Amino acid sequence: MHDGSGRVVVQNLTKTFGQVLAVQNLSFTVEPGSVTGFLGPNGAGKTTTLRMLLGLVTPTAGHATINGQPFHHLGNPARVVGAVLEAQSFHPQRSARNHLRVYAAAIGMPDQRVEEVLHLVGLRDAGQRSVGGFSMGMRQRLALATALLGDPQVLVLDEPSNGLDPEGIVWLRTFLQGFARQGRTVLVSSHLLSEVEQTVEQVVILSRGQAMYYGPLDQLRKAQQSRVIVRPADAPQLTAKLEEAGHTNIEQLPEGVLAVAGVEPEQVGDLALEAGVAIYGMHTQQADLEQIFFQMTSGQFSGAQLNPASPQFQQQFQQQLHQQYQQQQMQPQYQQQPQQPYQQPPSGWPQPPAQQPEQQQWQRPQDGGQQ
Ligand SMILES: Nc1ncnc2c1ncn2[C@@H]1O[C@H](COP(=O)(O)OP(=O)(O)OP(=O)(O)O)[C@@H](O)[C@H]1O
Repeated sequence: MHDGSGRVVVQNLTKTFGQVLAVQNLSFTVEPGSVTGFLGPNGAGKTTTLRMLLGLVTPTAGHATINGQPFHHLGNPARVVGAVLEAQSFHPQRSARNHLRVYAAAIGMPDQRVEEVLHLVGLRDAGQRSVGGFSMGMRQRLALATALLGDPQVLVLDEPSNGLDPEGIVWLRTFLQGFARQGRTVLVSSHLLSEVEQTVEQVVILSRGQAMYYGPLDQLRKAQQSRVIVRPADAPQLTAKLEEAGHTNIEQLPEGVLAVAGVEPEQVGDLALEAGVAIYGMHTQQADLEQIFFQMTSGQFSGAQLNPASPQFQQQFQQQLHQQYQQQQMQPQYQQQPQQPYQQPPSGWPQPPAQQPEQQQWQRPQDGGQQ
């Protein structure tokens, strides 16, 4: 029997499809009581991992358990875990209520539970309507209602925000947080951190089948950092003045530009004035959470799991900022008027990595894919 803990454990999970290494030695634990985001760009291996967790795909190596048991050993799994993996197909002529009644009967739940879940997902008034006329968002709600029929302890949702309007997204967020606050477990995948940023407390960030980060979202937030980019008339003189004032985290950028970390722009301005050094331009360069996410999932860290507080992460992060600055310098828009004081370089951070060629070509088989 399962241990009733509500814990989801993924241990050394690996899945290959022919030559494609979809998931590589992946390990993480999802605890009850909070919403965990399972994040990664398209093709990172999220769906494959969730399908292995739910017993739909056989792992090449490793294992995944819910309540201490593999999915197949859960007894009546719908009473333990509710899952929505992709936009589900519903019989178009059947009403939402009848659809739910069929599933409720299959897992031994009374019709009363159907009314409860219709209410929970906000579909009570639409219960009599044929599903064929449902919007994408209503179908998502119905899929969620189906997953909730067994009053499960664990919810696993693959990209549940797809098709939801902004109001639906806020509703889903409130629902999932409330569900987790009851001491239940929620694992929700997304390829956009911004989409789930306000919903999740823990994150597992996946890139090319490997965990890049696994822990509290707050810890990632703390890794946000800014630095002052300044273009002085005399870089060595300003550097000396800054160092004298204890600001030693200074990087020399091309064309006499300095990047100074751990300092406010006002301090740089005051010190420049004291040193008698003219300033031709200054701005603050800041990384937000989404940029950190893009950086982690761009594949450049060759799969190492990095702690944002670690020196390697910080070092690579600084390199990224440096490269970004150089790219900005090369944009004609900025080069045309480089001497104007306080001109902001064009904003624009590294964009999400382009899809890998094999991901663009590959179409998920409807049925009978290589498993
Ligand atoms: N049945 C399959 N047969 C062959 N390759 C597969 C199969 N399922 C997944 N893959 C490959 O495994 C890799 C991971 O795919 P997966 O669908 O798990 O990623 P994902 O993170 O869920 O992406 P998305 O956000 O696009 O759904 C991809 O390279 C994909 O092409």
